[in-house]
Order: sequence, then C-alpha cells, then structure tokens
Amino acid sequence: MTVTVNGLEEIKALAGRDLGPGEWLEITQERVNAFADATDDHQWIHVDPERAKDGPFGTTIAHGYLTLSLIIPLFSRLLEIKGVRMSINYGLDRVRFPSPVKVGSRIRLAGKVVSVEEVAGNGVQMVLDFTVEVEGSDKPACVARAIYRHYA
Ligand SMILES: C/C=C/C(=O)SCCNC(=O)CCNC(=O)[C@H](O)C(C)(C)COP(=O)(O)OP(=O)(O)OC[C@H]1O[C@@H](n2cnc3c(N)ncnc32)[C@H](O)[C@@H]1OP(=O)(O)O
Repeated sequence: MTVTVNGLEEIKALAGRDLGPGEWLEITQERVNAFADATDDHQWIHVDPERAKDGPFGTTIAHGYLTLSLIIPLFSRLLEIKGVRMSINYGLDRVRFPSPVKVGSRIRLAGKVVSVEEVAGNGVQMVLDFTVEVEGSDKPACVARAIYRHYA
C-alpha cells in the first residue's frame, strides 16, 4: 500500500511510522548485466553464470550497489510525497549488505521513518531506516539509513 502525504506538516507527522513492506521484485540477470554495464563493474560473480555455478553462491549475485539503488524505485511505491517544491537525496549514514541477492531471487523493501526535523529554507529533513529483504533469507540483503530533504 502506498502512503501519500501532502506538504511539510504531513511529512512531519510521519515520524515513527513504518512503511511497507512493498511488493516483491525479481532480480534478473538482465538487470544485473545492465547495472554492470552502467557502472563498468563486470566481476564474474555478477555476470558469468557458468563460472558462478562453481563459486561460493552457486549462481550469480546482484551487485550490492544495485540492491542499494533499487531502494529508490521500491521506496517510491511505499511513499508518495506531494505538495513540495523539491526533494533531495542527501545521503546515507550506514549501509550493510548482510546477505547476498542471488539472481532469480526476489527482494522487497520496508522502511521506518526515524525522524523528521525542520531545516533552514522552509524544508524538513527526513531520516529513514530501510531494510531490503530477500525472499527465503532470515538476514536482509541490505540495511541502510537514508537522509532526504524536502522543501516547500
Ligand atoms: C566489489 C563488489 C562486490 C559485491 O557487490 S558483492 C554483493 C554484495 N555483498 C554481499 O552480497 C555480501 C553479503 N554479506 C555477507 O555475506 C556477510 O554479511 C559477510 C560475510 C560480509 C559478513 O558476515 P558476518 O561477519 O557474519 O556479519 P553479519 O552477521 O552478516 O553482519 C554484518 C552487518 O550487518 C548487520 N546486520 C546483520 N543482520 C542484520 C539485520 N537483520 N538487521 C540489521 N542489521 C543486520 C550486522 O549488525 C553487521 O553490522 P556491523 O558491521 O555494523 O557490525
């Protein structure tokens, strides 16, 4: 279910709220290959299924940074923000990849809004803890604390 908020006051009211988990997304070899091309990172554990059969995971796995980047589209399905002039991705405080994402497996995103505080320039800073789950694994694929700013 997508939560929709309108304007800074409604964003502030999100503090402490859980978002998601959202829908599952399958990680395909095509997506991993496209990320490898975009970032010029063609390590065999990601793009060589034949060699990866004998590797530590028994198959190819997603780049950790691909899993991290997929937070952006998966988050857009959890929270829709209206009534702001501009939103900025300010950065990340902590990121870990506790569990590999095997190609062909599915991931989904959950988030918790840690805090929302006013910042200069008629804006708010929103801090979220994200968890990317991988289907069938106790350990998440990625945990990350992300910081956004929204300006009215
Ligand atoms: C060149 C690029 C290559 C790639 O892109 S490779 C693909 C991306 N990377 C991976 O797939 C790595 C997968 N991760 C692992 O295989 C393992 O991970 C490690 C072998 C790297 C380390 O394992 P262990 O020493 O047993 O540590 P832990 O239990 O996995 O914890 C690692 C950090 O993750 C946090 N963590 C674990 N489970 C959770 C959870 N359920 N919720 C929140 N955080 C969790 C922990 O606290 C810790 O963090 P703290 O480093 O700060 O101590």
